[in-house]
Amino acid sequence: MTTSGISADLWPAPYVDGPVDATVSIPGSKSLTNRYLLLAALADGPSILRRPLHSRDSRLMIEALEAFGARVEELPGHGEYGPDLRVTPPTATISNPGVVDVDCGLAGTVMRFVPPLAAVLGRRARFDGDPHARQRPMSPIVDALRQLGATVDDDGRGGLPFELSPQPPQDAPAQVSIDASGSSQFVTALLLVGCALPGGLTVHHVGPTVPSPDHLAMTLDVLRSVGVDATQVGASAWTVAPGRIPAFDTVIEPDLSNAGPFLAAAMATAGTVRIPDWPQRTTQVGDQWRSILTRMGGIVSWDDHVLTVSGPAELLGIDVPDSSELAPTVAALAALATTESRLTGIAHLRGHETNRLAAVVTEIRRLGGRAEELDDGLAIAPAPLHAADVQSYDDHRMATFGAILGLAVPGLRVENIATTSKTMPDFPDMWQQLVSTARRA
Ligand SMILES: O=C(O)C1=C[C@@H](OP(=O)(O)O)[C@@H](O)[C@H](O)C1
Ligand SMILES: C=C(OP(=O)(O)O)C(=O)O
Repeated sequence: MTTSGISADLWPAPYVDGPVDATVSIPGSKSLTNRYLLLAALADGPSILRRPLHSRDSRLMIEALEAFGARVEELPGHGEYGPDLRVTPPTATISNPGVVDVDCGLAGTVMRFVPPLAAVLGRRARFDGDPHARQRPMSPIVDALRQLGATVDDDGRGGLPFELSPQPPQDAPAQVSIDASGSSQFVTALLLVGCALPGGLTVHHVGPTVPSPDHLAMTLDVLRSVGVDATQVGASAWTVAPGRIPAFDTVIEPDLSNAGPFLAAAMATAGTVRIPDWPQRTTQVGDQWRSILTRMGGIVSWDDHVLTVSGPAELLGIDVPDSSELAPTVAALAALATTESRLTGIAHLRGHETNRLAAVVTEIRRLGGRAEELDDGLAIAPAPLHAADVQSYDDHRMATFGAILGLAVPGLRVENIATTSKTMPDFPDMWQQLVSTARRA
């Protein structure tokens, strides 16, 4: 840090004055990788994950599973994005199980998904993470664990750090009721382990709308793909039947949310970006890029599993009702657009890796742009931007937000670009390769 409080770790974001023209292979989905890793630890034999994500969030999940006695091995011979994985679940009886320490980093999928896993495995565990992880909402998980009979010692914080002492799973009730308006991950976390409870589990949500509906659809889809009977029952309840998970072998889709910054580069430079292996059918929220970028003026096509986006001469603003984790990327494009944008239904982004609504507004204004926080989102208006040092707040999506804007704003620098390792460790190199394809205008 400098005396001004601004980190000296500043990455000069590449500026281009012509269209990019690139094909970019995107590493595996964080949300799919961490769901399948966790389910593999509950399966009744070794499972294989092909083309999984290798990043900080997936490593934290793997380390947590290993701490509970699972074995995670890299298979020999690997493709562009690292080795496939074989996950052998923990054996049912562990002699002398001690208290396990779980580092959640800043990963929502680890801090929300792993405590219920510990509960169904009957393992005592202490959970903590990065400094900001202690600010992220957790109380519905703590609440649900208590409803399942566990003791949670959190000194009344309702969040990290805490120590969990589970009850034998056979005594657990088959219903829990929580307020999941702060994160869809609260519901997902409980559904993922529900089949391991003797009566299965029904999760009732009581409160305002649950955000990120695509991620909930993904949870049901993933559970069904490994043979678990999982359904939504009514507007605010989901149920998972009890049963075993047979060992599985699955291919992880590329992370379509992480495709966002590269597609945004096509949009920002009137260039073309192609993403191979784009699934024909998916529950990933990133599939919304097709409609979002079309409405912003792009030309989007899908052919033989390649998504191609060509950016427009004039980038249009947009209204998006539930952009979930896509919001920082949409916001970067909105700051370059010629008309106003409104991103709504994302109040819960205040509880993400950082308060993303405040961060986006602060950073757009730092660049001379116009943005304001709404009760449930962001309003962004056209304005000329100038160079500045964009802060990332240890948030991978704020770092890529800065990189996108840097394409159009000469001299922009991004603080702590390395924070992209949360879900995309090779981001800086991938970005350099992308910009090297730009033709001079
Ligand atoms: O279940 C998941 O994998 C996720 C759910 C969403 O969480 P929220 O519902 O908290 O937005 C999303 O933003 C996050 O990046 C990943
Ligand atoms: C919100 C996000 O992550 P997490 O899984 O940590 O909640 C994200 O990746 O945008």
